[in-house]
Amino acid sequence: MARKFFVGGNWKCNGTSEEVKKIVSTLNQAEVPSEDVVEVVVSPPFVFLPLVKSVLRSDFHVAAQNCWVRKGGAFTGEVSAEMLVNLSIPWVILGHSERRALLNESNDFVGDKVAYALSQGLKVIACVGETLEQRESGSTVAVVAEQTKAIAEKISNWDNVVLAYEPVWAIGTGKVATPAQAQEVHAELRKWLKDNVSAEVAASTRIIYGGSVNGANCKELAAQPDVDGFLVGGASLKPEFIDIIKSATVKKN
Ligand SMILES: O=C(CO)COP(=O)(O)O
Repeated sequence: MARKFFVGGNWKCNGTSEEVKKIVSTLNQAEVPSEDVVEVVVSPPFVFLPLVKSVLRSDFHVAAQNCWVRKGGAFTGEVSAEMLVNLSIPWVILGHSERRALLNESNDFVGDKVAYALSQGLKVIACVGETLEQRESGSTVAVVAEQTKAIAEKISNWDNVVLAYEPVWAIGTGKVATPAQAQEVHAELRKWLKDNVSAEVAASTRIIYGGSVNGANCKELAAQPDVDGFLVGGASLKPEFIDIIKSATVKKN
């Protein structure tokens, strides 16, 4: 199965309703490759999800940035997978390194979240990635494999999963992974899926790169054979997000 290029915009904890409307208006006017070529998903903060969903062009989709690990109930401050489904929010980002690091989300907890979200019918962008210290000590592949394993152990169907490789040292730092660095880890992740899940899942699962992607560096990254798209932070709030979406056409050449 061909892997359709995927571009996600993670807006993180940014924006006012005015700014959100402006970003959406820019996206709505953009000429981008068709849905057959690229799948575009933007992820505003929870409170703006209904607004964005109601005004966003219909060929782009929305994602939440998190959801609760199990069925909703007495969990103050949380948003459940059921609520996202109820509002027809199709996607959720889980396991982002900011949540792993700042909110102590463990590999196990992320695995449980991914499994529960999928069980409710959500599609999941599951994030993995090593810190600078881990990279420098040579444990990058072991770290991302362990993070992926914690997810793989709890799910039986990868159809609705996009795996995002986001090296922590590249997030928000302007220090993008080189195309070779990204390709190397993406290939290792695909091999891990082949050896530990199945050849079919390895061939069909999209592995996207995140960490200081911008309009200038996206094409070279997109040209790597195992880079199936991007999860974009800072640049997804700017018009250059459109250039990143357009980098999908690199795969067609
Ligand atoms: O964390 C990211 C996307 O989830 C990447 O953030 P930046 O693109 O701002 O580095």
